[in-house]
Amino acid sequence: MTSLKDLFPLIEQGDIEIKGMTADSRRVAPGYLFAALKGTVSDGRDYIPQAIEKGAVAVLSEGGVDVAGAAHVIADEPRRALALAAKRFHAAQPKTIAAVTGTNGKSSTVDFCRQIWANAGLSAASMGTLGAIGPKGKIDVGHTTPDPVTIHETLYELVGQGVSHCAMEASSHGLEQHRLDGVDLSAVAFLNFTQDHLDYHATMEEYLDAKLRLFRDFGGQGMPAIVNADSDHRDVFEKAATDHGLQVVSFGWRGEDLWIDEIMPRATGQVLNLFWRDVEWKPFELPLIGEFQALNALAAAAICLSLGMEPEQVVDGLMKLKPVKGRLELVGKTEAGAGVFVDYAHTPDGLDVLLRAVRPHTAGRLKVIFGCGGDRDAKKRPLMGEIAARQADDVIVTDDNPRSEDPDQIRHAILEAAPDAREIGDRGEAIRTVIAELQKGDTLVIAGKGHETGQVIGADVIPFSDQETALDALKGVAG
Ligand SMILES: CC(=O)N[C@H]1[C@@H](OP(=O)(O)OP(=O)(O)OC[C@H]2O[C@@H](n3ccc(=O)[nH]c3=O)[C@H](O)[C@@H]2O)O[C@H](CO)[C@@H](O)[C@@H]1O[C@H](C)C(=O)N[C@@H](C)C(=O)N[C@H](CCC(=O)O)C(=O)O
Ligand SMILES: Nc1ncnc2c1ncn2[C@@H]1O[C@H](COP(=O)(O)OP(=O)(O)OP(=O)(O)O)[C@@H](O)[C@H]1O
Ligand SMILES: N[C@H](CCC[C@H](N)C(=O)O)C(=O)O
Ligand SMILES: [Mg+2]
Repeated sequence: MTSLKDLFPLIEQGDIEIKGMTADSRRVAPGYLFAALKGTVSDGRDYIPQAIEKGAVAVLSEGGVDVAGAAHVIADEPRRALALAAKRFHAAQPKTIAAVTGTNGKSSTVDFCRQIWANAGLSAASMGTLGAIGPKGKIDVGHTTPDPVTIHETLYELVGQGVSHCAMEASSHGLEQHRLDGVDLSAVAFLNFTQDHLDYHATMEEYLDAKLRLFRDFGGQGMPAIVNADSDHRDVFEKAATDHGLQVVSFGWRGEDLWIDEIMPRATGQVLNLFWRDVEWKPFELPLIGEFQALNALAAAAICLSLGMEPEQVVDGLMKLKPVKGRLELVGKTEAGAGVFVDYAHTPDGLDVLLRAVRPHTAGRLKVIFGCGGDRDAKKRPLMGEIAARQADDVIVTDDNPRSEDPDQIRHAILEAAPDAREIGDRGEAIRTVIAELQKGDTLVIAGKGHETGQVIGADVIPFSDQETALDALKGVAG
């Protein structure tokens, strides 16, 4: 049995059994602790009566409210207190956990870590946008960095599956909202910092500050802090690491630990010539195209190496990496050989590196279909339009999860910066139209939805997959 006092050791009385916990009154069950948190839309304290009616026996809040009919724990930082309570409630975590932050490349990097560990015979998992993937398959977690109760429930379950190594994504929302505060980390990693999420963070400085929390607030003395040495923000992350006693491990073209001497692109991969701490590795082929994918693979390699894996095992894992769902995924080719890729680029930098990665593999015209999500950073829309217009030969602006916004307005914000682009709002129609037009040597990139299986319009989620739509269209073209 877990008592309230087990969860909050500093309280004086708390001999009440706690059967579960949640920050959502709608999910309260009898015997639960309800965390009443102030949010961006509403104030959880308004839902205390409903939570108690549904059987909550204890409430956690920042105070300022009367609670009748349940114990009341008041904390200065209730989100952090909830994370620590969730950790104590689901009291097991994989021994080795690495957390990865950055605007782009987190899902890919944590997936590559899992693959490298598993290839070396370790029981490994990854957690993030693609769910928690462990030895027994996928557990849905809802968010890139889920709420702390889900995090600890999931880590506990992974331990039950025998997982010893886990790599997880640390989103800026997750860091800011203390979702990760109960996780015992063995390594932290920073990939890159470019524009996104200005709907949530007031300024780029605040966005950066949220990401820096990973290097400021989680470290133990000497913990490896993996840094992309090619990022413009290398210095600020390295300073945060050294200020807090972490040991910087840098990678990339300018890396001081794992550095790239040369990358030689091939048709379906790239040959890497790397050094790890002054020792040159035999060149080997990474079976993925695009320099950004090589950098994510290097980040994963640096994480595994700094946690003690032998270079031979890391190279073996890199040589066998499988593509990550919806990340530069080659869905198929037309009869004439024009390739169709699905990718998750949904930021200006993501779209830029994506189009630059595909260009050398395109003898003809490079075509891109993309849109921007509603209720998300509106400032990135014209930036993405401008990048697409500059990097692609044919731009088709379509819808990508308009959510509560008017899809026409989202498209027009993109089109203002891409005046020659075509506008085809219906995403399925856009994909079918462009696939039917593909000529020998062309490449089509469908960006922004990656692994997603729905189009969010208003409050509805309409089943939709870029991959399935493209495959159907390719069949039509071939037939
Ligand atoms: C902006 C944001 O991050 N919001 C998250 C946050 O909500 P919030 O605290 O602001 O919630 P709120 O709606 O104001 O409500 C306040 C509190 O009242 C509670 N409530 C509300 C209604 C009710 O009837 N009863 C009740 O108890 C809510 O559960 C909440 O605890 O905490 C909630 C519970 O953990 C999350 O579900 C919610 O995610 C929303 C749905 C979301 O879309 N988040 C996205 C943007 C997000 O987190 N993305 C990041 C980054 C993605 C990336 O990698 O790019 C991620 O890590 O996934
Ligand atoms: N290292 C990188 N630098 C720039 N862009 C990248 C990099 N890695 C991936 N991308 C782009 O970002 C897209 C998303 O990649 P991934 O899902 O790995 O990132 P993420 O950080 O997990 O994204 P999210 O914030 O949605 O969780 C890719 O499909 C690609 O277009
Ligand atoms: N994790 C990102 C995913 C964006 C993907 C894109 N399809 C969209 O809906 O904007 C976000 O929530 O900002
Ligand atoms: Mg992700």
